[in-house]
Amino acid sequence: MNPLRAATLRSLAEHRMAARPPRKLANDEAMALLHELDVHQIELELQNEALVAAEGELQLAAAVFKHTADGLFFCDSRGLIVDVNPAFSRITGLAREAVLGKAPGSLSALGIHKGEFAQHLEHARWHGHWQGEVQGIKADGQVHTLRLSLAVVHDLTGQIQHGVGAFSDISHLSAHAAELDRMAHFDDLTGLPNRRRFVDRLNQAMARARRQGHLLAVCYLDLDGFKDINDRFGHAMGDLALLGVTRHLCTVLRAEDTLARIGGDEFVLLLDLADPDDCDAALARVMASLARPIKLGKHSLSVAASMGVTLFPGDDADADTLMRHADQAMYSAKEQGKNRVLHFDVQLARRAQMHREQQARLRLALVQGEFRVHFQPKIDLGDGRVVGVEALVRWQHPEQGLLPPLSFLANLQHTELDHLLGEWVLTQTLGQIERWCSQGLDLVASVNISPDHLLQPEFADRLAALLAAHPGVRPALLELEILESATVTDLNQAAATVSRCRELGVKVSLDDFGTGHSSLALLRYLPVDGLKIDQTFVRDLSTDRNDHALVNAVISLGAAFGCEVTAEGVETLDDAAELHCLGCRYAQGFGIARPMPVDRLDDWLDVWRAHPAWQGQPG
Ligand SMILES: Nc1nc2c(ncn2[C@@H]2O[C@H](COP(=O)(O)OP(=O)(O)OP(=O)(O)O)[C@@H](O)[C@H]2O)c(=O)[nH]1
Repeated sequence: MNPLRAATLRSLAEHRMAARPPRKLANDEAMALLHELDVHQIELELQNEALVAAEGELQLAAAVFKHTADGLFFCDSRGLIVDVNPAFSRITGLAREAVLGKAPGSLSALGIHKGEFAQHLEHARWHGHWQGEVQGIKADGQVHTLRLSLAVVHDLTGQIQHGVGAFSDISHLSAHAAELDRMAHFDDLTGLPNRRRFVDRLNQAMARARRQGHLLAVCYLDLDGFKDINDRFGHAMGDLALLGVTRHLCTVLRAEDTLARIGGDEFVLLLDLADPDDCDAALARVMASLARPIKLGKHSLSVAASMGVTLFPGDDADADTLMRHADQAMYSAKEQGKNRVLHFDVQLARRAQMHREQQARLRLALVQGEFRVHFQPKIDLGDGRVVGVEALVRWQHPEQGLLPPLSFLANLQHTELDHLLGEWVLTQTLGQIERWCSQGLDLVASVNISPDHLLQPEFADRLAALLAAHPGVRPALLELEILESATVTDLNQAAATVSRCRELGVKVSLDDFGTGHSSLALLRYLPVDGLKIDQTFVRDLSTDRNDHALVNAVISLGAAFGCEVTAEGVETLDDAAELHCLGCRYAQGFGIARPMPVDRLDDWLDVWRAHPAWQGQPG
């Protein structure tokens, strides 16, 4: 017995002795001897109790060793197996005798990859234990997955005393995990990768293509008229047709390409093209593979598809966006008649994106009150009297300053924002007319209305509501100018709306007359009150005979149709005199006044009245 244990035993025995009733002997020496004998006897009792307890523990450990479901193996200090439990043999199929004295790392049942086992063992040496999954081959040749723990026991000097391994078979769990993985990444019917898997592959391919300078074609493919196939032959046959399509598409794939099914009759293809010149030929091969007939029982079926393609890195977007772009191109292919390939137009998309951004900015400008209305006076050429103003919208841009309409109106064409801005200008103008009226100023204010806005079915109703909201305004003080150079797509609708507006008492005139394709048709169909001669004809009136003739003709047309004629872009007194001679009654232009904010108009009116040269042109 080692001295430490002997001392412990002695102190335990002394402790137990102290609890006993004291013995009395006259002789001290005899007393001491008797005490020693008692202590010794107690020590023997204690040792006996410890032995009984240890035996119980050993029996328990042996029972656990024998009956546990986990496989166990014990190694000596050299790492050789000294014992295994029955579960070891049950799981691995290896008899106890066959493995005694062997290194566990040499057993294929505990790991297919021998090097890996050595690494796990090394880890256990340093950290005391290792735990993880290993794949092994059982004695019957079956592959199984084990959850394995390795532990190393050191003695007091740090030397390895023995090693212990425990494992359980989790093959059923990993098979389940593999099945879940398959369901998450592959399409049930065709076994092709699904969208998620495709996006993973696309991301990897994009990184590779960047490194290698390759081109990637992302193709979105939707079968044409597939619903008909289902309807004619039934859903099961439809499934077979999808399998047939998959088979045919697979024939044109190379190892680096990917085909995925991402919806009912929708497939995506990823083609890796080392040489960009191969692209068209590769796409043609895809379409040709689809054209091959598919056998469905006694039927032979041919399918067609519409395909949209985008090319990376020309289309330098992320994987999801690339797929969306290819999808958009596929939709265009459908719209253009199906059974064709269309490429996504990166430039066009960028312009569309810019257009959307500018529209969003303009919408914000409207919400934030960044638009302004300026007014350009219009005079009667007979007496120089100011008879009205044209309301012209400006954008007070926070960074770029005051912007003219040409710089932003094009972005509004055919959008709801165009109608909203048009209505805003109408409201502002009506408010201003109301203020002028209250000051005793009778000015007709004209507002430009885009044909698109005019053709809104509710235009006249909205105008009536606006007029009702400004009861101080005589409707005749409001004039709508319809831009003649823009296309009026529905003349009947336009004529009906113009008539209703005039019934409300509002005037209507045609702006930029003569610049559109259908000036005469408009004049014929639309019951308007006035014509405005476009400034491009007026500008060279004195030098260009053709322009002179045209202006003359428009003035005559106006007279014939009972319309008041206004000349725009009048810059000089001579032009004003000439226009008046030709019978044009009204004029506006820089020669008279530039458009101005309303607070400058009062001053201008004072100055204008003091300007005798324009007061009365020769008639
Ligand atoms: N057999 C079968 N049909 C499916 C499956 N999934 C979706 N579909 C059907 O496939 C059709 C796809 O719809 P669409 O692409 O709009 O039909 P389409 O006739 O091809 O129309 P276009 O694409 O405009 O030519 C629908 O009728 C779906 O019911 C499937 O797994 N098996």
